[in-house]
Amino acid sequence: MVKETLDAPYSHYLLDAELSQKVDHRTTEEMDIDGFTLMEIAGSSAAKKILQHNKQLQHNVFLCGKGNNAGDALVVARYLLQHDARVTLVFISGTDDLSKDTQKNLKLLRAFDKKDRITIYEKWSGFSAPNNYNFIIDGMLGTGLTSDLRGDYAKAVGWANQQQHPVLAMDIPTGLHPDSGEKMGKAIEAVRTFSFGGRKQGFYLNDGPAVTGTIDYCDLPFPNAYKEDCKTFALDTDWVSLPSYTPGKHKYDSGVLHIVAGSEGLTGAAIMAARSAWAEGLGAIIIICPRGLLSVFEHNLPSVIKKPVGKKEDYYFKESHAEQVQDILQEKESSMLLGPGLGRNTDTISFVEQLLTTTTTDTIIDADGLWCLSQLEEWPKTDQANWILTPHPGELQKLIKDEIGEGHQRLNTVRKLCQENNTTILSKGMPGIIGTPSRKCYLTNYNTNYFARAGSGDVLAGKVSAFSALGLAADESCAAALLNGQQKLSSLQKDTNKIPEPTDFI
Ligand SMILES: NC(=O)C1=CN([C@@H]2O[C@H](COP(=O)(O)OP(=O)(O)OC[C@H]3O[C@@H](n4cnc5c(N)ncnc54)[C@H](O)[C@@H]3O)[C@@H](O)[C@H]2O)[C@@H](O)CC1
Ligand SMILES: Nc1ncnc2c1ncn2[C@@H]1O[C@H](COP(=O)(O)OP(=O)(O)O)[C@@H](O)[C@H]1O
Ligand SMILES: [K+]
Repeated sequence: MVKETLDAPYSHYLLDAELSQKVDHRTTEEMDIDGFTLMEIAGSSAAKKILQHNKQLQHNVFLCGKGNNAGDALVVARYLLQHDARVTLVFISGTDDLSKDTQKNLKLLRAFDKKDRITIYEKWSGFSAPNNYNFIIDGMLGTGLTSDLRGDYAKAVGWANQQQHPVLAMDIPTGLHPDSGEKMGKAIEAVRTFSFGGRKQGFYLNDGPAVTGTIDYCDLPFPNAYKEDCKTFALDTDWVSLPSYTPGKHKYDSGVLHIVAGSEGLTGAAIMAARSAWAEGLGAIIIICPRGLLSVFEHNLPSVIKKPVGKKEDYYFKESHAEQVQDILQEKESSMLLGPGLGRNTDTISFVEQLLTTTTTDTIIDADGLWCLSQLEEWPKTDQANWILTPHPGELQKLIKDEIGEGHQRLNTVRKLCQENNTTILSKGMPGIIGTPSRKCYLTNYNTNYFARAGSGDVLAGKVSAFSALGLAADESCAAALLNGQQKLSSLQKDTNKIPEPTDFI
């Protein structure tokens, strides 16, 4: 069994529509906390947060559907009304067919209004926006979305997205699919989303990051146990602890990494990866390379130990080198990074197959190592070796020998592949996805496109390998490596306008 150590707090569990509804249903049925109470808690906590940031609210426009999402918006409206703000409500499907709790909240809102501060539109046509207002509150659709937006819903979303006024979404931007993060025809572009009782998976996938804005998690009294079926989590520096440097007694007891890499003209990747790993304070890095490339590594990596294999005239790995490499690996307890710049010679594919068939060392496979793996009928993994694969979308596609879509489809592919092969996968892209053998997946929540420059994959592979060599479990090594980059990116963005370069992430 591959040891997994990541343990996300419940606030970072990502719910899909089914789990959201199940948790809600169980809470009302088994805990006897009724839907009206949940709505009050959801709406009041959103209202409190809105009021905290905006003392001078004069007038707000509430776009409401007919389900419970509209009820949340009406609770917010009541609290803002109590703070003397005017309220304009637009019911896209009228008010005849509102859900029970939403109907009750409309009645309550009217009863609270002693100064005629509410204007109500019973349909979209005829709505005319007030002259001055602060926010548009989106309470049209939440997790009950079942089809593409059409008619007046689509019109209202189109209107809201064209306004200068910021849109605050209740639970999820209307039109965003809670599971896939795809726009169902159209979606509200929110600056802020108040997420009730659980962040939604769709915030992190496909169009999600572009339309969700800042996510504001609002707790609801859902028993944590009801969320246990969740298998998808948001990665965040607020709960993943990044390893800090502690010096060892001896170079060989403070993390040893073997890097099996290089072929003629392709030595740069291994150099980047080695520098990246070295920066994390490893005791020793040992590059194993074809002997013909020794001088390149001697020249570029003075702190790294080199162990060349084969003959002077070997410029790429051959099957016959596998045994020698295996012997070197067995000298020290270590992790191995296999792949940077290996090239794609047929003989190198056989070398990779032979080496993986025999090794029990924890192995990170990147770049050409993944390409070689994709050429094999079966993955030659020994039971003892933990693998971490770090494919970009193209490499992932090669590995599964099939098309992968972005976002949600990639998430499902990674989950399945990890379980079937008892492997950890760091799938690069937007979002970055870590998949584990137990089917758990972790999604990044920052703009990974800043890393889309040649070389940052090598830096990332170096970090994953370094943390593995330092003794972190596979899932934690991947998380620490991704977030290490995120932290460097945010301090760079704070300090300068410099366009980030892969070397900045070392
Ligand atoms: N899950 C929970 O425990 C809680 C949920 N609350 C809120 O309730 C929401 C879910 O409420 P509902 O299940 O009533 O669902 P919604 O409020 O999302 O709306 C469902 C209604 O919209 C209609 N609809 C679906 N797709 C449509 C489309 N494309 N165009 C037009 N109409 C469409 C449905 O026929 C149904 O009548 C959550 O997102 C959240 O905002 C909160 O009140 C607090 C507690
Ligand atoms: N710290 C990071 N956080 C999130 N994603 C990252 C990070 N570092 C690298 N990446 C991902 O790795 C990709 C680059 O890897 P890759 O395409 O293999 O590049 P190369 O092999 O040229 O170095 C980026 O587009 C990004 O998706
Ligand atoms: K909404």
